[in-house]
Amino acid sequence: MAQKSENAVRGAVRVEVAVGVLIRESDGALLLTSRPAGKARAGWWEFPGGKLEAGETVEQALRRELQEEIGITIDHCLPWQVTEHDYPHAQVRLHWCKVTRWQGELVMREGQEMAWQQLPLTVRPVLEGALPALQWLSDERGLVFDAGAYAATAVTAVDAAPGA
Ligand SMILES: Nc1nc2c([nH]c(=O)n2[C@H]2C[C@H](O)[C@@H](COP(=O)(O)OP(=O)(O)OP(=O)(O)O)O2)c(=O)[nH]1
Repeated sequence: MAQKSENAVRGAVRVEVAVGVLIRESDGALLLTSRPAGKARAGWWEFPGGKLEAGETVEQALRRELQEEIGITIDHCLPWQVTEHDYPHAQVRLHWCKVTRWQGELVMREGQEMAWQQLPLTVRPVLEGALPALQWLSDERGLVFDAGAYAATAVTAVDAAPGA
């Protein structure tokens, strides 16, 4: 509750975000992408997705974001979990969806990098807000999860970037 009132004082609005956990059918690999230049935490790794626009459902937003950012069209997403995370740049509510079927070839349209990854991931650092999903995926697969392995060694100035 303390956090809630502090946000209210600061006038912060929680940002609704649709996030897709793309799971490759052949081997269960997960798609991670790096955050493009110009966004807060540029270069950090995340699951693809983005903010809901007015009037959109989570599935609509995810379909639009994945078309815009990585060039694929999803058939369907399976709603999974909802989490919240507070960054210096934004307070987000993440609507997690699993996606196992899509059409089209992956094309990184915002200059991101992509990596199909098994657990534990080899890419890092990973956004703190994505760590719960890695925990659940590890639990599902009977693997040990170590959040500390994904941390940045230092906080960088991109935290202060606008428009996150
Ligand atoms: N896509 C994605 N966003 C995440 C994850 N974890 C996490 O904390 N976030 C946060 C980071 C950002 O504050 C927010 C997503 O906002 P964004 O700036 O990437 O959204 P967007 O693509 O719609 O950006 P824009 O149109 O405003 O440029 O959610 C994750 O795994 N994937």
